[in-house]
Amino acid sequence: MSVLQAIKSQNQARELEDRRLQLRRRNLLVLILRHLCDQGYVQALEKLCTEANLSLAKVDAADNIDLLTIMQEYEDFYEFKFGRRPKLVRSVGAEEVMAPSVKTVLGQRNASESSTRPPGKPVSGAMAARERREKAAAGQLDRKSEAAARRKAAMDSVKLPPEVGAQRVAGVTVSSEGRAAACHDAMSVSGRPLSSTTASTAGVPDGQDGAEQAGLLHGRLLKPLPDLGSSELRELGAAIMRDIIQQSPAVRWQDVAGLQEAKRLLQEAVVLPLKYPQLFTGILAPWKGVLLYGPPGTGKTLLARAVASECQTTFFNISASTIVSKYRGDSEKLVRVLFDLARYHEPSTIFLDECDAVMGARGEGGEHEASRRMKTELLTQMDGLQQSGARIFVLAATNLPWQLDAALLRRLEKRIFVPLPECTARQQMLEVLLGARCQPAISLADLAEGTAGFSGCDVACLAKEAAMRPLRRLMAQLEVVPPSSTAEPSVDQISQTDLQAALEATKPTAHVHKSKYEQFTSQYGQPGA
Ligand SMILES: Nc1ncnc2c1ncn2[C@@H]1O[C@H](COP(=O)(O)OP(=O)(O)OP(=O)(O)O)[C@@H](O)[C@H]1O
Repeated sequence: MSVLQAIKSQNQARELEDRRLQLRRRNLLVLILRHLCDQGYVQALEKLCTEANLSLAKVDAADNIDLLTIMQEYEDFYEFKFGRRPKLVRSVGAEEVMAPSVKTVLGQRNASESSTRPPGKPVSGAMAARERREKAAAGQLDRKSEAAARRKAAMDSVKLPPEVGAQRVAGVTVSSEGRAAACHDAMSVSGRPLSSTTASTAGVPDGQDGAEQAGLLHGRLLKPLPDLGSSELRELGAAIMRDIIQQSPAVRWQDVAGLQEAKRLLQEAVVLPLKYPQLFTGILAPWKGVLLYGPPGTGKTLLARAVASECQTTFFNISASTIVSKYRGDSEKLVRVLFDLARYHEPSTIFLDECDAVMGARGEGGEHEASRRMKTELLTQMDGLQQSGARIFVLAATNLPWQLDAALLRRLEKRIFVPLPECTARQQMLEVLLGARCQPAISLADLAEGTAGFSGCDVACLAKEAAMRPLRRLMAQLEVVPPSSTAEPSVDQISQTDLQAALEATKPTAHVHKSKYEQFTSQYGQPGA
């Protein structure tokens, strides 16, 4: 073969390879569009259509193909070949997030291009890919920058022309208009199948990456906002979606000092029925509503956060202000949408913090009609939970349980008193907060004994005050030290005098209403110490 012919056939091979690459990228985008549509991510779908200049009305995935099937087949193939499930995603450090890496790659590429490419000539995705392959072959790119460059190339490919044709291309075919439109219809709250994978149902791959993968699955993969009917309800739904805790709050049971009985009861009421549903049937059907009550700052919210971390349910963190202030006239609708969304995202936990603010006794003090309607709606919705098998659990918290509407109390079947911490719990908190900062000879047991009547929050304030004192001394020193001094500033350890002074400066805040709590507990409650 002549030299010219060789060059020509090399060129043709390269062009063919570039065309295949472009097609593969386009097909991938179409499969992503189809996936977004099937899963109901309407906003993302619209944005990607615009950005990639593609439309499912013109080109769609072939009937027998979708991303989930491809993933599954790849996993099966990988397992068959290598004897273990593939690792598909990894956690990403803060410094590695998408935006900066894209910027960096852009910067690097622009710099390298400017030396080899005529000014003003745009780079094609294929050229960039070729350059990358060449560099990678020459060992110039390490694994990370290659991954970052791949992400950048993916961004480049978004600009590809649609190249819509009537012919079938691998996995992608021209669609009927109806299929794209159908996805919108499929999204009613009641009608939509619960198809998206949730953190709690996704399997964790075996092998040494299992722990990392489990960590990645910790955040909950939320389904998109369903079609709630009107734009007004959609707005309310969007407001509630903002109150869903998506990342696990990472509070473990052992982070809550003391309160063994409260923890046991909550595990029994919420965590175990979700883990072992087959055991909690009939007379053992799980509680639908639990009330945590007790003095302020004793760890009720902390317990709720531990439940959220432990259960992996969709956790609606609803405070009184969410329901009342923003939507005064709409609170009743908001409550309905809240329970609709909880059903849609089940298993769900609805945490109503400061529930006395929204569920005080009805008809007292010239109550507004809208507030009455909202309370009635909440009660109706909770009744619905008792009757349905929906895996929705209402966790309410209050400092003033005696002010709650009697009908709500009845629906919150389990009422757990969260008392002031005992001496051992106070000591445990002090050890965690101050242990490493105190002089070695100091006994925190003595300090714990001196804090009788403190709530957990008071103990935290005391610890902060004690820790501040050495810092204040250091600040005072820094003010007088001349700038030329080479002495290394350091914070002293906390002394007994610091602890004593902090104790004197911190007053307990939670000792009020002691007799009322006792009375309420003897009438309705269950001690949770
Ligand atoms: N049992 C506990 N163990 C560890 N920390 C606690 C405990 N109780 C309270 N705290 C500390 O006090 C802070 C406030 O607690 P939390 O918000 O849970 O109290 P609360 O009972 O919900 O108060 P309120 O009724 O006023 O809303 C917590 O962030 C934590 O630092």
